[in-house]
Amino acid sequence: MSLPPVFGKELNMSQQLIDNFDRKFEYLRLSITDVCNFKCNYCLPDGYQRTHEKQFLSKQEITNLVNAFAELGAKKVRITGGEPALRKDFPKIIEAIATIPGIQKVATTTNGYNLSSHAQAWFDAGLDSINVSVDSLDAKTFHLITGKNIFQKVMQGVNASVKAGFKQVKINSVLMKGLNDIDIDLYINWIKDQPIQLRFIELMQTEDNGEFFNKHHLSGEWIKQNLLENGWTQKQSLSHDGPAQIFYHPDYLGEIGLIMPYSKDFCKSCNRLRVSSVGRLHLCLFGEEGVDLRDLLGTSADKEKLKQRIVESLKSKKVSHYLADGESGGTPHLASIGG
Ligand SMILES: Nc1nc2c(ncn2[C@@H]2O[C@H](COP(=O)(O)OP(=O)(O)OP(=O)(O)O)[C@@H](O)[C@H]2O)c(=O)[nH]1
Ligand SMILES: C[S@@+](CC[C@H](N)C(=O)[O-])C[C@H]1O[C@@H](n2cnc3c(N)ncnc32)[C@H](O)[C@@H]1O
Ligand code: SF4
Ligand code: SF4
Repeated sequence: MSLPPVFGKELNMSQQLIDNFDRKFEYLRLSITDVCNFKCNYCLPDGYQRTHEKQFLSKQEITNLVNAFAELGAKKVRITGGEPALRKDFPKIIEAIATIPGIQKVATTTNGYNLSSHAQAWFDAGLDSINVSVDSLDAKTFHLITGKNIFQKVMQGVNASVKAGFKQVKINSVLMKGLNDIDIDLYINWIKDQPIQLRFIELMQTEDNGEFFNKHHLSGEWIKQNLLENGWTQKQSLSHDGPAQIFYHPDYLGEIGLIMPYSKDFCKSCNRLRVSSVGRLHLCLFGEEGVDLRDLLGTSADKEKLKQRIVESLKSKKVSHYLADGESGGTPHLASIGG
């Protein structure tokens, strides 16, 4: 006996991305490769190590995956890596995701190595916003942190992105004691007349960077106090915004974001899920091996099964990452899962 249509509809309505703690997941972070051409000292200090041959998700698999997420209520997709721009079919992937019904925002996070020559093409392909990692505004320190002597080129990429027409260009800087902490004033002065959102990210401990973390971790709390004392005001965030607390100031064209994963209640507003470049669903940046989705990505005929597996998996999402207790839970570095 087939179910009456109205029953079927109600069943679909109940398929939403909500976990046991009433958190809603409208933001998908999708890694399309774990390969990277930089050697950031907090992430891949020895560069990318190819351990075995990997087949990254194809454009068709990505389309099937994002379609299922969109039907479950996802509105925003951030394409990450490794370095996502290393994939030759990156513009095609942007285009495929941008045309999926329900997806309102396609974003990416990049190290900016080829941004100066590609920003316009990505914008034209349907990319809405772009986050560029610039860990120092001093060329020498940039080289020291990333292993790449291309600070000027990355900054040309940032300018090209503003020119290309992106509504939002954000800069990520992982704040590190004794490395780039002296750049803070330089950064803040820079956004006085630049329409850029500058985000200071607290260094996170992963499986591989324990010693580095102990030496360089710096809390963002004192920057927050400093901003509030100097006329900056905190903004309200939207349901599919990232984890940054955003501040604005009447005298500055740019904004400042603080990402403080060690702050109290950081995970309370968790609104994102991750899928790795080989198709594993990760419920958290830290602490689990992921659920394999790949067997259901080859054909759109498996969409309902795929949605069911995602919704079922979400039931086991934990309330927090327990990062403050030193739990880095098997994540070797953030390039492995896309940050
Ligand atoms: N602990 C933790 N860190 C996160 C999470 N989401 C993003 N980050 C970190 O925040 C930093 C910036 O991430 P981005 O890739 O720029 O993304 P985002 O901050 O979500 O970006 P917007 O969507 O533009 O706000 C990176 O270091 C990420 O690893 C999260 O869910 N948990
Ligand atoms: C993993 S990278 C991937 C995208 C791209 N390769 C890039 O660097 O922008 C995404 C973001 O995670 C940040 N990140 C990487 N490792 C981190 C760590 N241990 N703590 C905090 N942020 C980290 C990077 O600075 C970057 O802004
Ligand atoms: S932070 Fe990004 S650019 Fe730097 S090594 Fe990791 S993946 Fe590569
Ligand atoms: S650490 Fe895990 S639970 Fe916390 S905000 Fe990030 S993904 Fe969500």
